[in-house]
Amino acid sequence: MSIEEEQEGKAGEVQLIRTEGLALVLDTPKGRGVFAGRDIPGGTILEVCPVLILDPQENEEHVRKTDLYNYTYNWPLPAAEGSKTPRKTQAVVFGIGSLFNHSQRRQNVGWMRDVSKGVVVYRTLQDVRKGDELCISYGDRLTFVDADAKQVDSDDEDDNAALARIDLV
Ligand SMILES: C[S@@+](CC[C@H](N)C(=O)[O-])C[C@H]1O[C@@H](n2cnc3c(N)ncnc32)[C@H](O)[C@@H]1O
Repeated sequence: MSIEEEQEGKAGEVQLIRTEGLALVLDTPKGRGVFAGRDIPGGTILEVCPVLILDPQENEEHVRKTDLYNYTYNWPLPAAEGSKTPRKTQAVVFGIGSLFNHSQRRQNVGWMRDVSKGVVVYRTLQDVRKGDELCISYGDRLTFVDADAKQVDSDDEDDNAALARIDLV
């Protein structure tokens, strides 16, 4: 049985998967972070995480004012009765889904919402080596200073990148 079939499960059920060999490192420059404790092939499901979908008003009035907001994901809601405009709220993701840090250039984990089942599925985008941090992308509107940014400036800029920047001026 393939992992997709396994994940389907019976009607009214979601199979919860967590791959082995993940570690939570407590003191990275980004706070805690999820690391690979073994080599993990690309395409591996790391975890299927159930979510708690927040009431939009509760989210705006309460959660947005707390640190929990830094852990929530955008979540689509169906249009209200009599309207065609889809709505949005935030969802709390249980499990390691809430602990992946952001990396724009070293993103090695992709995530997919399954709205009908109320889960997010995390999968490696490429082969990952033991000791690598597992990172997703939060997009480009960050609410914190990206700890990778300094490192990118100093060690990742090659001649081509420098030339590209000069062209843009
Ligand atoms: C979903 S939490 C990730 C887990 C978090 N590191 C922890 O210890 O609970 C998101 C928070 O992690 C931190 N973070 C994630 N990616 C980061 C990055 N690239 N640079 C700096 N801080 C980051 C920020 O404080 C952000 O608000």
